[in-house]
Amino acid sequence: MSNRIFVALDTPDLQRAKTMAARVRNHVGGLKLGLEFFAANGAHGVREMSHVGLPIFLDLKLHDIPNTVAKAIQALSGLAPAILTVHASGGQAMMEDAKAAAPAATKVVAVTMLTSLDDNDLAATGVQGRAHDHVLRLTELAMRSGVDGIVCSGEEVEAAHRCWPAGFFVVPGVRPADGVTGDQKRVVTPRQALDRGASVVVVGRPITQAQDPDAAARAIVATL
Ligand SMILES: O=c1ccn([C@@H]2O[C@H](COP(=O)(O)O)[C@@H](O)[C@H]2O)c(=O)[nH]1
Repeated sequence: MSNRIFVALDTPDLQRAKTMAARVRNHVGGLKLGLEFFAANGAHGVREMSHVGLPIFLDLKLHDIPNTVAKAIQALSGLAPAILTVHASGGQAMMEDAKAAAPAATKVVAVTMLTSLDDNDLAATGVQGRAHDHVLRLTELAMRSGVDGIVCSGEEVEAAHRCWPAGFFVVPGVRPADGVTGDQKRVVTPRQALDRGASVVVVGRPITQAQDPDAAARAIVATL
């Protein structure tokens, strides 16, 4: 994949997602569809977006008992997403069953610790220690379970890549140098994420909320 930016089309509005995809399709390498889009448009919406002709990243962050996650992935398999997410904190058995249930061409990647959380948020959930260490623990668990890679922030991707050289690393929570961070707490620039070992970076609002989304996407590509 020459362009390693996936644009996050976080909207419930299928027509808006199609229009945005058409505007930026020449400046990004794939489309990320998440919970907001899927809750509103379901499998039909994903099929519609696949007509754009770019790889689809289905970011549903599945997290349940192994049997339920595996059955959900089987139900989604007709959509043949290029990338599908589960939560690493669902445990090794859940990740093993998720990978076994997914089509061979789908990369199953495990979310370690959401980029909207920091050390304090982690402590509030009862987990002692730094986000960095928590991400690395979950990276090792994901590697042992046989999934294809992980989702982490640009602050951990270099260390995660060192511990799993063959892994596939998705980095969201990226912002251009002058970008608004909003609810994201562990943030780097797209360039930093790729330099540190990201396989793909996810960019949502810096493109989709820009006055001129194609110019915003082009400007990000120019920094890479
Ligand atoms: O840890 C995570 C996992 C997933 N995401 C998703 O990425 C995009 C980021 O959108 P921005 O507008 O660029 O902040 C969004 O769809 C999240 O659900 C994440 O941010 N962090």
